[in-house]
Amino acid sequence: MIKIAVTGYTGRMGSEAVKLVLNDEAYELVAVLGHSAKHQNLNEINAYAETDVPVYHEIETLFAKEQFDVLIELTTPEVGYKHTKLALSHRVAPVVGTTGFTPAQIEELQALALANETGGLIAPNFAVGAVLMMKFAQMAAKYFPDVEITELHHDRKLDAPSGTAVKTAEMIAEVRPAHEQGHPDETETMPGARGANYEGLRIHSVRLPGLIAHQEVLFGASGQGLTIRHDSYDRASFMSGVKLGVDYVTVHPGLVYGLDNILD
Ligand SMILES: NC(=O)C1=CN([C@@H]2O[C@H](COP(=O)(O)OP(=O)(O)OC[C@H]3O[C@@H](n4cnc5c(N)ncnc54)[C@H](OP(=O)(O)O)[C@@H]3O)[C@@H](O)[C@H]2O)C=CC1
Ligand SMILES: O=C(O)C1=N[C@H](C(=O)O)C[C@H](O)C1
Repeated sequence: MIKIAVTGYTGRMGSEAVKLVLNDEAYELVAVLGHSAKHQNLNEINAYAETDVPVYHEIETLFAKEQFDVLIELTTPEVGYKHTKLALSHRVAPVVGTTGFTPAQIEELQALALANETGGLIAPNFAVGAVLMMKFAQMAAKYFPDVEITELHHDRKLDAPSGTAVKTAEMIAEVRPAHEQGHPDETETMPGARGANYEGLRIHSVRLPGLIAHQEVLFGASGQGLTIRHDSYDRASFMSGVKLGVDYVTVHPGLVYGLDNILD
């Protein structure tokens, strides 16, 4: 039995993660962490779940009072970083979906995991299809070095570009020599028109109500183009990746960045 705590349990992702844990016989939901005091028990958000799992509002109290193996972290960049650090220092393996960590923060957390001989996963996207999109994009970039990313999300999202877009750009940069794209003399007559610049690769962020999580990686070459697209229509699409992560971190020490590293 893997003992699990979930942060951000009232959120769009956290509430799905709670359902995953409650419905898996190999898992025990030990506690959840909320933010505002607006929700006092799990039954309010999971009416079907007759459970008396304790709700904490302070992460320090959660670690002081409960023993568990895995922390599923789904909050906001700043808070998520603090929670992940605390988990590792308590030798609890974090499975982090929260996006917006800086490369320096990820490196620091990886060093902490090694020092504490603890497992962990930071996965900017838990959807297996999104991981395939990233891998296919990396394969294509070897032959099509001119590429732009358009990520499209719901308008409640806090970070831009998305963690998925950043990870895709990082994976592409492993095979694509850094270079600026577009006309050398191009100018933006409106700031931001050409998007964010990652080693010359441009990333465009769309935020609209009605969207969930979508990304297109567009490649262009003389006389041809290639588009690789992934769509999450429902947050259930992320849960098989969360499960893979939980099962992985409990038996593998070291903090892994990217679900691609643990898929066959
Ligand atoms: N890796 C992946 O596959 C995916 C990752 N994400 C990422 O997951 C994160 C959460 O996304 P989403 O569920 O849509 O966001 P929501 O806004 O729906 O949920 C955020 C949760 O964090 C809680 N929270 C906010 N501030 C604090 C705080 N100071 N202390 C403790 N808890 C806090 C909120 O509590 P309250 O309701 O009380 O304010 C809420 O439960 C984001 O970083 C997002 O980018 C999202 C989808 C997929
Ligand atoms: O905030 C979201 O919704 C999502 N966030 C992740 C990201 O930033 O890439 C994963 C997915 O795209 C949904």
